[in-house]
Amino acid sequence: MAQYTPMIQQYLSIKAQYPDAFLFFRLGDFYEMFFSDAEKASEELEITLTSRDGGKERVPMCGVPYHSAHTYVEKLIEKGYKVAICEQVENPAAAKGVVKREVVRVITPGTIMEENMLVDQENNFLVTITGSGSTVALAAVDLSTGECHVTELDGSGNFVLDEIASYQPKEVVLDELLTQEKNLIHKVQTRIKALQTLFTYSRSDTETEQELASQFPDFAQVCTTPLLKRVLGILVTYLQQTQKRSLSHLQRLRRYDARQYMMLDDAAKRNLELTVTLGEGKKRGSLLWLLDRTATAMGSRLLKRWLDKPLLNMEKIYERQEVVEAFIADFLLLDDVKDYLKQVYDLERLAARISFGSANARDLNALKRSLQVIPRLKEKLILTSCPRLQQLGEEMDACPDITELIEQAIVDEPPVSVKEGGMIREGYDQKLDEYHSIQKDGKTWITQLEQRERAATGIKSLKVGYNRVFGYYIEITKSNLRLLPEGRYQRKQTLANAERFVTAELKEREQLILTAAEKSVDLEYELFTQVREQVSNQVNRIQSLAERVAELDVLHAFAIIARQYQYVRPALHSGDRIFIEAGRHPVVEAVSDDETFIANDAELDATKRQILLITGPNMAGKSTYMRQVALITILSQIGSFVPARQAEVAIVDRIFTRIGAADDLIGGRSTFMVEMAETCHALKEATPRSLILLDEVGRGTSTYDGMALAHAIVEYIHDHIGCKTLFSTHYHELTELEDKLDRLVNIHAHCIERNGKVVFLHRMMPGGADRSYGIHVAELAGLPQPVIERAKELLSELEGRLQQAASASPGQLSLFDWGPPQEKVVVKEVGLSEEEKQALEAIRSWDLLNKTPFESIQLLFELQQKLK
Ligand SMILES: Nc1ncnc2c1ncn2[C@@H]1O[C@H](COP(=O)(O)OP(=O)(O)OP(=O)(O)O)[C@@H](O)[C@H]1O
Repeated sequence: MAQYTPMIQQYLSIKAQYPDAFLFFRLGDFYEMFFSDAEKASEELEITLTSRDGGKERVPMCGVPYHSAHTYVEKLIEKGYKVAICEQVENPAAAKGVVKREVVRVITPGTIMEENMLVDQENNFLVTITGSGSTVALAAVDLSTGECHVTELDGSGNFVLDEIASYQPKEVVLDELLTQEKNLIHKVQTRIKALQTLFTYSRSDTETEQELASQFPDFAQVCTTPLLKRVLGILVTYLQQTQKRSLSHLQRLRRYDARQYMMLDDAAKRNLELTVTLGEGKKRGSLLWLLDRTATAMGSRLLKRWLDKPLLNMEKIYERQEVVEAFIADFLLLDDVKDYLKQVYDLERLAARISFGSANARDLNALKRSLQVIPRLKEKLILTSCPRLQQLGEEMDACPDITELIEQAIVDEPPVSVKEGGMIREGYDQKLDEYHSIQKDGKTWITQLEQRERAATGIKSLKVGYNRVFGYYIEITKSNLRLLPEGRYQRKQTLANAERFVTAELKEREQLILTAAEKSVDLEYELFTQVREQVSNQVNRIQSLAERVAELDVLHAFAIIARQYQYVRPALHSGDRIFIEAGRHPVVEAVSDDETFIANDAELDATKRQILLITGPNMAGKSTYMRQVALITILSQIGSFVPARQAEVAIVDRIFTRIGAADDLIGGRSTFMVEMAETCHALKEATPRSLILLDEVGRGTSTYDGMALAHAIVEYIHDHIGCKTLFSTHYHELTELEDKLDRLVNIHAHCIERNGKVVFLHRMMPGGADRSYGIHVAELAGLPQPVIERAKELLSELEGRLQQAASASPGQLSLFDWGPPQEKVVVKEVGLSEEEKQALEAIRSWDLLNKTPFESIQLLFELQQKLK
């Protein structure tokens, strides 16, 4: 039976090792793909699918040229695929007929290093997870910066998902052992939108420990549990298998203890628009966008991480505030530091490229220029009176040895390519200088030769030139050919108007010059890689300098914002009171052109003002107010100053939100389902030290369901959780709750009516709002007049009916006397379909006594969906 050709057999055996990657199989000047890879690639990359003779049969094939392969790889990576690059590793062994090939690197979305594939200054995290029972360990790495974190988390609830999501990973690697944790795997697969790989990890504990100890100096102190070791082992093994090159810049290992940070789940980050806006998902308009006045790339990345993880530790927050205050107090210091920071390049990415061996001479110069700034920056910081600034200054290592080495070795303006010479400074290496002088002398000799030949022949237009094919030549125009002496000139090339010649003397000199040029290029490359290697051995010093610069940069940015918008230093404490005097929403304030933002106070505590029930018409500023309280809390806990006249902030451990109508179109959940899921999450996970924002919960369903839900939720938070809560509602009837619940206080967004039109004052006042101005807002929004008129008619009709009902049966109107009917509900089972009977069974099996009202309604809703 016919077999595949040896080349196709080789392809198949390599492909079998990389089943989940596109195999780019190098054949001459092309990377070829075969079989299903070829079919899929031709679709994804819109390239022609052909076939080739594979021996046994014709096999589908498509290819991309070697020189433009990177653009195709980029496209595939962007779409979330992996690409295995398979190269020829030896010269063709003609006798055997098969060239040896092997995979030299697997490029995956989470492990890319190439500048052009990375999104600007953003982190490019790869996350690995493992776990057993209720504990899950997570390791995250950004290979382009060498940043590596590990953490161990409570596997119940959504903590793990929130933690994974907080990295916005490009790729997630799941330990195969986790397949037993079906629920978790399912959640990760449905919620985390990143390439996911199940990984089989087979190293023994001892092997893992040895491997990791040699990779990370702090390994033993950081990874103290078997799960942490395993998760890091998986990470490093996966990187080794994909990169197949040095991971020497991966030395910084941090352990995150989730309990040290405020927990902000996905919904809270999204609803508060911390890093992107709700509507368009853009950075512009988010809190990050406002705060990001950082001057360096690593500062910008760190700011994002700080926003993701506000602190709980007051001392650390205090330390950051001290720095911000020192900057605000000293305008000159603020300015000087800004000037220095602006001159510092992305040290983290430079360090990574240097140790990966992909840095060029320009990168080394960028490093040198950054390091040259550090001594002056250090001096400034050490001279301040702020202890943390002094410490940062003292800890900054300007790496003078590295600066000196690069200064001595690399010229000021080297070329991009490292293979064409022109990088190494004169005086750095004697041999190289010799080659250069031969080349230089050669050039002088050529000029002299030109003059000599002109004199000897009397041809003034005679010139000596050079091209790659013939080397040096003497060019003489056709009209002057008759003046040439016999024999000495050897013809080389004929042009339209001239002839080109060489002489024995010229050939001999050419040999000398070209050999020196070739040798000098090789030697330069060798010298350059030696310098790069030496710098690469010091990469951990560059990385720790980068960390300090990043911290300084973020705190400096906080000071810039605080000065620009007159923020104040909040007083943090471990009590339970949040008091904000004349607080503002940082982003809304910054984007309003006419400086008309109306400041509002906020006061919450555990004894009298635990829940603020906020009423008021649409557009009156309720959501803005709620968000501003949460944002001021977050700003306080990341160490920033806050937009207020004065602020006292109790440390908050978690923030939960339910704001706005965020339909989960992709996940296929309705507004109401999203609303319920987010509220449910808050009710389950909040502690007495949390802050909950609920904006018009119940809006997604019918009026009475919605109101009942809202009521039940407020009551539950009041009686069972006890955490500070801002609850906005358009059910004015809920204001009656103030009489029933001791720690609930009504406030309202004040509006006035002028000439039949509503005027929003955006001012929060005590007490409940007396009526909804919804119809007026609709009018403002441009609804047709007949619709508005009809709505007004209906409204007054409704109001009339309610009044009638109230007088007819006093005391029975309150909408809060809802609840389960006293008499048992008898369900007629006759005539029910099989499905309906099953549903009834399901309802009977629910343990409703141990569920929150909200969970019960969610169950009903799910059941209703199933029955549809
Ligand atoms: N304190 C304020 N000062 C100035 N403008 C404000 C203030 N608060 C809110 N606004 C502006 O008023 C508009 C409506 O605000 P917001 O969305 O908070 O109202 P809302 O009461 O929550 O409305 P809805 O019930 O329709 O969601 C926004 O465009 C916002 O920019």
